[in-house]
Amino acid sequence: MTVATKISEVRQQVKDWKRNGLTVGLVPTMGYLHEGHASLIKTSVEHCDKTVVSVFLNPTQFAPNEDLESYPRDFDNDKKLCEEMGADLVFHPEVSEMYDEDSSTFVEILSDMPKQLCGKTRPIHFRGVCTVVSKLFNIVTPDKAFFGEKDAQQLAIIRKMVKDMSYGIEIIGCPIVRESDGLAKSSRNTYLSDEERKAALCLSKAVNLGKEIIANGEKNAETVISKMKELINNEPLAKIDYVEAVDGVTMNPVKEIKENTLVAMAVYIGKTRLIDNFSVK
Ligand SMILES: Nc1ncnc2c1ncn2[C@@H]1O[C@H](COP(=O)(O)OP(=O)(O)OP(=O)(O)O)[C@@H](O)[C@H]1O
Ligand SMILES: CC(C)(CO)[C@@H](O)C(=O)[O-]
Ligand code: BAL
Repeated sequence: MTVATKISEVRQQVKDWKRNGLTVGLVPTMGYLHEGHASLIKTSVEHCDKTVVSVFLNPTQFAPNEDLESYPRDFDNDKKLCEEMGADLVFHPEVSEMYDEDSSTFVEILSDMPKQLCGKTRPIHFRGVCTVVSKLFNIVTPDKAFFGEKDAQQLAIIRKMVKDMSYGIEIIGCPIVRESDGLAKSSRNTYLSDEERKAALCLSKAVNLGKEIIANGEKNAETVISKMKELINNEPLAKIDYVEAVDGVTMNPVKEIKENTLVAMAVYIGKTRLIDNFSVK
């Protein structure tokens, strides 16, 4: 496995692979890798001849009040996990390699899509995500790219960007990987104290409750959401950012639960903001 820090190294490697007719998969990450990331890498290794993992803590998707500075980092462990999962290349650039000082071009979806759900409290977030993912697509030119369903709005936005911008890249969504007690794996779980870690279970419990109510035939989105909110509000350390039912493609709010409805939430546990969701099958 090779570690590249320069865009030119990645381009040269990918050129060599493509000359030999090999397909390339890309797994974009912000590092501090866990089993959620491992499942994306494994899926890429299964689908593609060569797998590139990018480890880049992208500053343009963080607002000044967010956790860019404190975001956990452990590149030695990231390298180890990538190697174990069978990745071929890890791209770990400096910020200055990805963004020139005078860099001023952004990729932004102008519909309401990035303004819904997480966009309400993170208004510049998806502009930063689209910009960096677009750059990674231009650098790696993958055949397929792999994203987790945990970040469901991000996945929908990337699909839309790929369609709108005619990127010939197949986007593959990978299921949420959870801890044995149900908590969705996330690099930000490391911020939680023991007490908060227990409290954080209210997210996956709300997911399970929502699924159960819908399986029992409830079609009214407001009814489902209010029961999920009630469960979360029973946890003293939890503060709801949002719990919403939206169309799984457009991210617009829906009143009636149907196939492909996404039920998504963001909840603060103490100072840590966690997300979780499920899609209606
Ligand atoms: N538990 C998980 N299951 C499946 N995919 C995941 C999981 N956690 C992260 N991913 C995916 O891994 C990719 C990189 O995510 P990222 O590096 O932000 O990790 P994270 O653990 O989600 O971090 P954060 O704590 O910032 O949310 C994204 O496509 C994300 O959806
Ligand atoms: C896709 C991504 C790597 C872009 O920085 C990030 O938003 C993430 O980790 O989900
Ligand atoms: N996984 C989403 C990246 C972020 O929260 O910035």
